[in-house]
Amino acid sequence: MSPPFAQLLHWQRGGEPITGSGGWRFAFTGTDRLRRMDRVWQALLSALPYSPTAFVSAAFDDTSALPSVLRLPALLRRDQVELEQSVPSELAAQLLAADPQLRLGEQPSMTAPGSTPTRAQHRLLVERALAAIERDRVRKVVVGRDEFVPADPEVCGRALEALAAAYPDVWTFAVDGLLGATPELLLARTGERFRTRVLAGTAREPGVLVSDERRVSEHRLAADPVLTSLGEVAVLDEVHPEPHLLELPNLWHLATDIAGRVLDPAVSPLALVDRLHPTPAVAGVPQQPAVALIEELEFRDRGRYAGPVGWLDGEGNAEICLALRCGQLEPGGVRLYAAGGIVAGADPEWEYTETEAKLEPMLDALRPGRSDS
Ligand SMILES: C=C(O[C@@H]1C=C(C(=O)O)C=C[C@H]1O)C(=O)O
Repeated sequence: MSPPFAQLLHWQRGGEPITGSGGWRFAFTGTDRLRRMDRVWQALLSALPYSPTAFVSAAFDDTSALPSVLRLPALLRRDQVELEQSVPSELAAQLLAADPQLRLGEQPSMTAPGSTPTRAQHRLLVERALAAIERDRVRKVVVGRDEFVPADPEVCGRALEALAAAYPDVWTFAVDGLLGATPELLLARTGERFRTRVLAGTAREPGVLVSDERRVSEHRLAADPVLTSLGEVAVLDEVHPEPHLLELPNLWHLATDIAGRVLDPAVSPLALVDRLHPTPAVAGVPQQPAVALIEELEFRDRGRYAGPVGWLDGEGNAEICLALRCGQLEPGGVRLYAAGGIVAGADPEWEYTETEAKLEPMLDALRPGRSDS
């Protein structure tokens, strides 16, 4: 029998997916959730007699009421090989004793409290973001909205297949009921080498992007802090000074690719993720005031939307993206999220249409044929 959709683990870019089911769920909340997750992961790596693969999905915000999860599936399928993974109960007990806040095994609570903004309310939210920029509180802030789509778990299963087929060049995922197809890579790590991609600047047409000074400078605002932060712990390959255009089936983005080698190989993938998150592409600049403004302006806890999502293995490899173009399974349906970066001069009406475009892949996958009606 297949596992309930909410527990399914799935990661795919083109080709064969990595999938998992059952097993252990370590749940974390709070400011140091990624560091504590890394401690648990390192403890598992040193104690387990095999090289495990785990899935991660972390909350966007330090204050999120919804948990971040590290999932070690009992049944893992990767590279067409099926593996059984287990955690001895004494080891699980030791991990729990070492971190009194750690929760084990609980199905995460799925419903983020808050209300869903209308088009007019979203417009107001963007205007308030612009007012905060005007007062120099932030230079850029990424604000968004949610939309609820009724759907049953069977529809979600088919949606996952539809996303993987329609978006083979991006990362299709399902981790503990968060499902989507994201184009934004936060960290791919193979040994000492890593890669990341910053996306910021969005349009339906490529021409609009390259010629728009505002969007290009918004992109630099997002890419520069990532370069600085990684430059402190890594030797970076040369980065092209101009962003390139990334074409998705329904949108174009400005993109900067960054690659390098960590100076200290002991710096773990989750430590790098913790260093980068939340990036200016999903939070803003400067980081802390932007996050505070998001908490103030948005209508709902983001939960794991715009948080890191991906997998890690015992060889030190990882592929972790930002959970965008996705939705959270809730009772009776899926709550979709989308946001956009606001800088001075942004047009509130366009910002709403940008969120509509970003919601499109999930809406199409959950309601096939919706555009024909
Ligand atoms: C926040 C989202 O997308 C991010 C914001 C972008 C922008 O502001 O142009 C572009 C890509 C992503 O980094 C989202 O898809 O919800």
